[in-house]
Amino acid sequence: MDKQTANTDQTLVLLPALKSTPSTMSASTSATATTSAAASPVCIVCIGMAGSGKTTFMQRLASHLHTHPDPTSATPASSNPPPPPPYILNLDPAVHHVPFTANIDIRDSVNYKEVMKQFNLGPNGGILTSLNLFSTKIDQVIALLEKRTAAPAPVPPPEQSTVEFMTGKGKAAPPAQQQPVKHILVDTPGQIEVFVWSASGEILLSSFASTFPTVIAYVIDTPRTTSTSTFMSNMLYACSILYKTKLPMILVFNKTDAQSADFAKEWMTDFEAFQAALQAEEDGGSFGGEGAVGGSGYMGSLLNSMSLVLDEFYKHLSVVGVSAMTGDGMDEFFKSVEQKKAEFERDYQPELERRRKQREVDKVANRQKELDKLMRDMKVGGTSKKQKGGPLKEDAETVSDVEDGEGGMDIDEDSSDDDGGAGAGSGLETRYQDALRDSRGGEGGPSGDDFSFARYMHKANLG
Ligand SMILES: Nc1nc2c(ncn2[C@@H]2O[C@H](COP(=O)(O)OP(=O)(O)OP(=O)(O)O)[C@@H](O)[C@H]2O)c(=O)[nH]1
Repeated sequence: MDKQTANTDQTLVLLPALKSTPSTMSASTSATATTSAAASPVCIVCIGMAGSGKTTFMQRLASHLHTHPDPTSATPASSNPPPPPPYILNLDPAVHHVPFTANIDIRDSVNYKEVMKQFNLGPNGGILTSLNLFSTKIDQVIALLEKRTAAPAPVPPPEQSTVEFMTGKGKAAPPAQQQPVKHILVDTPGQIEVFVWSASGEILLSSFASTFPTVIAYVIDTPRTTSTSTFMSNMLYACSILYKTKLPMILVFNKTDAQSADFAKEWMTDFEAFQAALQAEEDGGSFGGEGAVGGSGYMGSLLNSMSLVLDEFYKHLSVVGVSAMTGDGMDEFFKSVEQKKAEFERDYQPELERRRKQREVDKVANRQKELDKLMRDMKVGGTSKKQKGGPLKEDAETVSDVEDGEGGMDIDEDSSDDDGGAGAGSGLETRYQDALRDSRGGEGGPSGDDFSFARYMHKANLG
């Protein structure tokens, strides 16, 4: 077995936090598409190389959202009503200290050190396996998120007691309602490839994206990206993440307090500026030894061509310069988030919706297949009459099971005899299918999940 993907005995390493949570996935994920696009919150997933400042940036995002009712405005909250707090997820199992309070922390569910010990893994394998284990609980996480992002049900005013009525005092104030979350912030491990290229990373990201508009914030260490070659490496990395995740992306040039991001913005919009910088570096021998004019040759021309190729890629990105340390550029970042959210709803949502509908169609087709199978088993859907000594005993047992459940249904062997096998069979099948259709549309019908033959027979007035 591949050591890195070992995820067998989960109970050994999963801590109780998520184990005790009831499994509510099937209901929650099916509700996914019903989330109103306009009122939907946005999920911001922070991805970046180790040390780029993701965690500090997350902390800054959280504090900005706590103090700004409109995060796209630089004006802080006047305190009443307070802005809805963000919901924070930490998906880095190896981080020692998280400087913010995470609502869901992978470390509460998976013991990274224990994973490494039990599966005899190194640090990256440990992170990967921890993510694998955590991804098995994503249904519960999404259910929690859906609960926290849903608009609260209206609370009826409390009834006045007789004493309160007589004395005219003591009417309890209605309980303060929790505001629905508008921003979900996700911190990821600095080992980008472990998150972006692993199956679990894909599961986690697609679960978020199929539930909420999801945006990638690719955090870049600006002071370490000032040379054309490191800049290009970073852009290619961002490009690969964009294609892998297929989600809208914001390039966040962090640490602008130490190095302005203007050079990067210029390189991305003005090809000639990048060429000039490249030429200057080549002339300085950056690519081919001390003072070597023209450098080693291929590096310069490769970078040159790459910048032309990436021109198209740059057009699809939002670029912002921020300082997670000072809070500079946060309003600009949230404006970009709103733009990317709109882009998600316009370009990505229809595709997700199409896939959801396809799943629904497949589900109905499967159900129909099951129904046909059932009818064949009962010999009511086919053209053949019951054969003595055939599978009748088996059929009878099936019917008897149904009867047990529904308090005595008389499966109409008589009518089958009266009407002729095929006619009776198709009649029964039609009624059965009608009932199935009714129940899908009707309020009182059983859900698709608790599909039960007995109920439908009962609904079709066969009992
Ligand atoms: N000057 C400056 N330093 C920053 C800024 N943001 C983060 N840092 C510093 O960069 C270093 C790394 O920051 P982290 O937030 O831990 O980076 P990270 O990407 O989460 O790192 P990993 O957890 O290893 O993936 C720390 O020393 C931070 O203080 C910033 O805006 N300006």
